[in-house]
Amino acid sequence: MGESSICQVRATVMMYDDTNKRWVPAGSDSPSFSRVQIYQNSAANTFRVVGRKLQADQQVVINCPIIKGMKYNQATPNFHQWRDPKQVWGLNFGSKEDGAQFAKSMTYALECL
Ligand SMILES: CC(=O)N[C@@H](Cc1ccccc1Cl)C(=O)N1CC[C@@H]2C=C[C@H]3CC[C@@H](C(=O)N4CC[C@@H]5C=C[C@H]6CC[C@@H](C(=O)O)N6C(=O)[C@H]54)N3C(=O)[C@H]21
Repeated sequence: MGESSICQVRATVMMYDDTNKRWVPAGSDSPSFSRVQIYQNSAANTFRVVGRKLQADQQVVINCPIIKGMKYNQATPNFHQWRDPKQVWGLNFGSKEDGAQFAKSMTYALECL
């Protein structure tokens, strides 16, 4: 049994550049929307966040495991963020509804781990 997607939203994926103290779009320099999904591998009880640019190239801009005990911060209804060992990720959602849906699935994943 492979992985299945438990949610799919539209968001601009960002990373915090600690050196220059600013948010930068993940992938290329143009902030643009990606399709962001949470995949669940039931057999292994693991989850990850995968985001691909909506543009033709479908560049993968985030492929980040969801770590047990991770703190998920809903800074605003449209902007949520979390830390992984190396960096801070931010999702700027296309709508508050997308934000709410993603937060619901992320919370579910964190409860399963
Ligand atoms: C203890 C801890 O790690 N704390 C973290 C948060 C956290 C807490 C608990 C668990 C995990 C995490 Cl991650 C932390 O404080 N960090 C993480 C890095 C982030 C950087 C900058 C400052 C600037 C102010 C704030 C910010 O980012 N904020 C405000 C809403 C605002 C909304 C949209 C995004 C969109 C791009 C940028 C913008 O508007 O141009 N932007 C914003 O400007 C967005 N902040 C933060 O938020 C900072």
